[in-house]
Amino acid sequence: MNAIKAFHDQPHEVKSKLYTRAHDREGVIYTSNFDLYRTNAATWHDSLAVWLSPEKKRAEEKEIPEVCRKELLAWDLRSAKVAEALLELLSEGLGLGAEKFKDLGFLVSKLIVGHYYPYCPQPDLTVGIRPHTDSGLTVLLQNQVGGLQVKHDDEWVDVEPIPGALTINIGDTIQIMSNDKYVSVEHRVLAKASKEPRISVVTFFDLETESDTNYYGALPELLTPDKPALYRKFTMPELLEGFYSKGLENKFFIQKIRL
Ligand SMILES: O=C(O)CCC(=O)C(=O)O
Ligand SMILES: [Fe+2]
Repeated sequence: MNAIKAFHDQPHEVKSKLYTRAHDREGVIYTSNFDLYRTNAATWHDSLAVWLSPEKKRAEEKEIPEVCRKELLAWDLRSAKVAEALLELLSEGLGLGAEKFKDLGFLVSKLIVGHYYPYCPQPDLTVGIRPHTDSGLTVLLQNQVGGLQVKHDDEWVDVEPIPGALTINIGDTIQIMSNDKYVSVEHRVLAKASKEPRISVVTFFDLETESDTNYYGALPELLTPDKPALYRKFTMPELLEGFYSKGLENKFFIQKIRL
């Protein structure tokens, strides 16, 4: 988190060289409000995003900003171990053996995002990040400032920062494949008038994102005449299309493909 903060603390001219809002995101990207012009309101954070997988999108080591290179690569290995263990447990939890989610490709895409939520003079007029659900499996680390909330029983609940603790988000694809056995978590980050910036380091593990012939859906092993599929099949480009056309929006995709 210190290394990510050090990146964001650099002068604008240094960071702006990496700035883009392009959709075909590869390598290293510095961005703010990737969905500006498509959502109703701008939100209050900047992000450094680094692709680590698949190989085609992976940032070359020398492209990763030096202020956080070593730390980011170390975090990649650590967070991937956590994700692998969790995917095994999630598979076993469905009675499908430990390898199922990994075999389906949940470790194929890997993106680390270092968010920076600066001091906000009027936090009641915006949010840090809009309510949304993630796509695959997310491993998240946050500093002490706070502001992350999850929706529980229709109420927003604070995810209190605990030093050294990781927050894990289940995303929409896991909800769909598990046919609602697992439920993706709606979350948001409030803007804060704290002088200290909020930092979070988020690793997104996901299915391949490019193929429009790979169809995913509720896993057949989980379906019975009493429990038919709750979702139609989908491709990842279809999921991402919604994400890029509408911006972050609550459970948008889940609702769209629900039968
Ligand atoms: O900064 C956070 O804690 C949450 C970030 C987030 O939800 C995301 O990047 O998808
Ligand atoms: Fe998220």
